Amino acid sequence: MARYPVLRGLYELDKTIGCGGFAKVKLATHILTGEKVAIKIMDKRSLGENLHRVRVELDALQTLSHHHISQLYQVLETESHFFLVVEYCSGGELFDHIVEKNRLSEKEARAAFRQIVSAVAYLHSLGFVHRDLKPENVLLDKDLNMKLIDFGLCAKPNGGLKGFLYTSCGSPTYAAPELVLGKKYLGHEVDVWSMGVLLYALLCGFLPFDDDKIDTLYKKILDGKYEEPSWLTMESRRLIRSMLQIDPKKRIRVDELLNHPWVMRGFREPVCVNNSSNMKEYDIQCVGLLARQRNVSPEDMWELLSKWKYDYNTATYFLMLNRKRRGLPVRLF
Ligand SMILES: CN(C)C[C@H]1CC[C@H](N2C(=O)N(C)Cc3cnc4ccc(-c5cc(Cl)c(O)c(Cl)c5)nc4c32)CC1
Repeated sequence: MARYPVLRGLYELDKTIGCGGFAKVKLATHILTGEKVAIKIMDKRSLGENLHRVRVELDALQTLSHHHISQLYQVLETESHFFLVVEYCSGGELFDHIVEKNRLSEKEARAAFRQIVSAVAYLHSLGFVHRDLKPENVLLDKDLNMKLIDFGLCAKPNGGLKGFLYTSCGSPTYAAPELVLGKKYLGHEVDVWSMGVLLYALLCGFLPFDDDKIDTLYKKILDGKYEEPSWLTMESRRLIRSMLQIDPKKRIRVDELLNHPWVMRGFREPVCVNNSSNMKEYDIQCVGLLARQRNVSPEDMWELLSKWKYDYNTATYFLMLNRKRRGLPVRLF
């Protein structure tokens, strides 16, 4: 694995855990902490016009810090490659989780859906829209927490959430009618539609709109008609209908989802938006440990760290904080 000299001494590369589009994702170990990470490797030569998507994803990931979003630890760039070191999700894809269980109970679906709504609401609160929400882009960590990934298609419409978007993108199966029609659309409204498709998949185990032929699929989406299996409760049907509204103006908004009766059932609190995991705070133990490792004073270490350059120091600090929050001993090798 010495193919990437820039990683030598920092990460030990393991197997490839997935490929997609213009990226390869490899499992790796962060040497100083021994923690597992995922490294998304992109060959600049094969990026072509996707290069701007890498910038978009980088801009998003460097701003985002949330318990249900795969955390960015480090960015490395050589003349031929980009490397994004991100939080590893050992529980695999939500999609596979649904398939193996056939479908989730309303209780399980609610727990998963609340975490996804929390991540999307947080994303929107910072002016981002994901635009490619689908079960394949929701992974699980070892504690079966949801982790949103792949911000290559996300957008930060100028003029914030009022700003219209025009690029038709994302996977057709989860695409909202207005996106399919190629009309101008509001990003957060298409994210709500995709979350509706996701919730349907969680509760039913199959997709509301599906067809091998793309134009038949589009017709089904524009028609907005889908099957409501007998096991769906009336409340589930109502929520899904409010999300899969063809007219984006009639579609439920994310802030209405946060305390929707179906989302609240069995919970005392609405979905919290800013459960940002706030990794960028001072932790005396971690700063001290890293300072000793680097043979500098804690003050100088914090001076360095708080520039959040997403270099090896940032990665080490975030991973130490991660371990501490999981109640594990914080140590450096
Ligand atoms: C189908 N996609 C276009 C790519 C696919 C690549 C493998 C990946 N994966 C998997 O498919 N497992 C099954 C294992 C796995 C484990 N941990 C991961 C942690 C992070 C990511 C990740 C992937 C991408 Cl493309 C990102 O932009 C970010 Cl921010 C994060 N992918 C992971 C990942 C899922 C997506």
